Amino acid sequence: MSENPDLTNERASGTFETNAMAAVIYGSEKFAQRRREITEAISKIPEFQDSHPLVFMSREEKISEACRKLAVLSNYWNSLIDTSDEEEALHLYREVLGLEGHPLALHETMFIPSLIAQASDEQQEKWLGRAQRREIIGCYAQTEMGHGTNLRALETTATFDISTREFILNSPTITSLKWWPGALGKSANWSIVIANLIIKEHNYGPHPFMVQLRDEKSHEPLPGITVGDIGPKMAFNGADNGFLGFKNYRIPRENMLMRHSKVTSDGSYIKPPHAKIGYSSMVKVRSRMAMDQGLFLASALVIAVRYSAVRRQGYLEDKSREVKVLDYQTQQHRLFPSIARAYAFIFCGFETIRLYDQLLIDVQNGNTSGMADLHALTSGLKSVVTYQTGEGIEQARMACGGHGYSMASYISEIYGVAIGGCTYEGENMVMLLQLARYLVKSIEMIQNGKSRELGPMVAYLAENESEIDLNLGPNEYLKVFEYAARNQTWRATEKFQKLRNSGMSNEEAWNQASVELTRASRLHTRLYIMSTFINHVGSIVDQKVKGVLIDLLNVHVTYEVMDIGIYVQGLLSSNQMDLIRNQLYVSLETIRPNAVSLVDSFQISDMQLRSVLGRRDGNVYENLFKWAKSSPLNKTDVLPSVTQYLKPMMEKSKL
Ligand SMILES: CCCCCCCCCC/C=C\CCCCCC(=O)SCCNC(=O)CCNC(=O)[C@H](O)C(C)(C)COP(=O)(O)OP(=O)(O)OC[C@H]1O[C@@H](n2cnc3c(N)ncnc32)[C@H](O)[C@@H]1OP(=O)(O)O
Ligand SMILES: Cc1cc2nc3c(=O)[nH]c(=O)nc-3n(C[C@H](O)[C@H](O)[C@H](O)COP(=O)(O)OP(=O)(O)OC[C@H]3O[C@@H](n4cnc5c(N)ncnc54)[C@H](O)[C@@H]3O)c2cc1C
Repeated sequence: MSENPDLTNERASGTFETNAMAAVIYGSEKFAQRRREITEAISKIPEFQDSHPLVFMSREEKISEACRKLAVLSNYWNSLIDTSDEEEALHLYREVLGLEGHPLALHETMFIPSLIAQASDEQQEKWLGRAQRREIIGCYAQTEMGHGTNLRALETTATFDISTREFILNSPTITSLKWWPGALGKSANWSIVIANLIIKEHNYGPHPFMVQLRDEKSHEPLPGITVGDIGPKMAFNGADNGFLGFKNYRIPRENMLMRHSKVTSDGSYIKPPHAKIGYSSMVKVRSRMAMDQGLFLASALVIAVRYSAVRRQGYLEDKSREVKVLDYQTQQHRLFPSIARAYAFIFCGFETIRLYDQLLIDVQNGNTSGMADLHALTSGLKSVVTYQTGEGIEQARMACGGHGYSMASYISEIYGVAIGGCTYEGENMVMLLQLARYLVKSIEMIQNGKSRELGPMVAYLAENESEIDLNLGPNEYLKVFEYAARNQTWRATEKFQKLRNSGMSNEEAWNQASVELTRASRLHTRLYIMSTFINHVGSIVDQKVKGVLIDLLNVHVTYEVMDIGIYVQGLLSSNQMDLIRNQLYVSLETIRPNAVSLVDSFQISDMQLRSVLGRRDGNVYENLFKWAKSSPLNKTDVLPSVTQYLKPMMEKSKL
């Protein structure tokens, strides 16, 4: 069937090449090209197609479908991608497995990275190759039923038995059961388990251990292990998040991951070079989250923007033809700032992935000095991007009206998966407070006359306000944001200090200042996102692409400043606020002809989108009807439940 002419016209009005834009989004022409090649190759392999729409499947069917595809994938793996390229691998996973989770998701995202970062060379020799070849399937078991955030209160124990040189793992209480780890329930046969290291009754706190859970031949749980699935979730139902308990389960001493901390055979403990080095797998995932969330947001926007360009409802001036809903200013205001955020998140994502890779090298070389900075940055970023992504996806759903609420849009699934990120890898408020610790320390350095020692990301906290001339462009908006973040950080810190100086304990003063502190963290992070966006656009060579991204940046800076209006009242007059508001409306109009091309540029395939509304060809209505007819409820005209309950009820009522 040919493309919907409304979309053809939209594409014709674009002022740039979507391939050129994709090269900017994905960091290089080479990778953008590789993505297209992988997508093209996959589309030719029929076994990769869903056997029927995932949204009509039960959990058991979804998991089985994911396993089926993984088995097929293992036959093609080496021919489809450069297996040493993580981004290619991720693209392949996204295309084939989608976003609902699968048995290898945690194997790839946490199990292998933990082995790389935490296992000694000998341990890597033993397990890393096996994991990379997928001879074993691993997961990352840290969270317990009773504790996820406060890692110091985890209850699982690994007690060193000097006589046998083994660790004995135990789950002493119900609340100590590991609870949530992805792929733990039914798929993984090995796990990195985080347990308290106990030697001669001294608790050295949480450490990582490599633990076999199931027999490698029968896949039956090993004696001493209780393991299973935790049940259905809001989303991610293609994944078997699990529970795990230990009863006097023994593992060799060599199974404690000993790249950094060590236990010798006589039970001596060797400290790591940094107390939090064992948390690196979490930092790794957090450093990926801006990118992943940017892509979730992008997916919802591809659907909403394409659909808005084919959905006609109501009239503007021309009463002879209904208007595309994308032409309403309210629709543009609902969608375009989120397009800008999706671009900004992806740009930040590339930056934090690069920073993590560098940190990994530094730490392997004994330099841990960058850990605190990256922890602070990724803590704030994961919190802000997950929250704003959730907001943006929900707006995209509403922008699709009634059909947005149907699973045919697939937006609800994207939403459910994306907002999981507000919780996993550290609950958002908790992570904002981690960043706040860093910001408060920075203010204390300024107060102690050590401004020169501040890192580049917080140097603005020591600066004075300057005059703002909004006509000068994005960098002036950055100054507005700096003002807001600086003011809020100082205010929150001073509140905390005042409470503490009044005699309150440090903890209680912190608690009573914590809402204000989280606000400071959000503003600081949004400033970082904006400045990364500005720097990125500044470096683009293709002038057509650059021109459109400057337009998109204008949407971003004006929208973001309007959104934090309350924090800039002392800086901007009401006339200046009006000016910004009007600039935003003008920016929405400017970007309108490029809206479809901007979302096309994400190059997210129909196979991955799984959305009837977001189809690239825009043929929504006929496919919506086809999709509804394929609902299992429509297999028969009269359901057994009608025959069994409703008919007798109606007949009884007639009497
Ligand atoms: C390649 C192909 C891949 C294919 C896959 C594709 C599919 C992808 C789909 C994947 C989908 C989903 C994945 C889902 C994964 C989810 C996995 C998880 O959720 S794992 C569990 C995560 N859990 C957490 O994040 C727990 C959160 N809690 C914490 O991180 C910590 O407890 C805490 C930071 C809140 C506090 O730690 P605590 O030990 O109590 O700290 P203290 O108070 O003692 O000290 C604070 C001090 O330490 C510094 N700190 C803390 N963390 C770090 C760190 N990581 N690095 C450096 N420094 C750290 C902190 O800044 C403080 O410093 P001060 O100087 O004292 O201020
Ligand atoms: C989809 C998904 C996948 C997951 N995958 C894994 C996995 O593979 N492996 C794994 O180990 N775990 C996994 N988890 C668990 C996840 O990491 C934890 O749920 C998460 O870290 C939050 O911890 P919690 O559940 O203990 O929340 P809680 O800490 O109980 O949070 C409840 C509330 O208390 C607040 N709160 C808690 N502490 C503080 C504080 N100090 N200050 C202020 N407020 C506070 C929080 O902000 C929140 O509002 C997964 C979770 C989900 C949802």
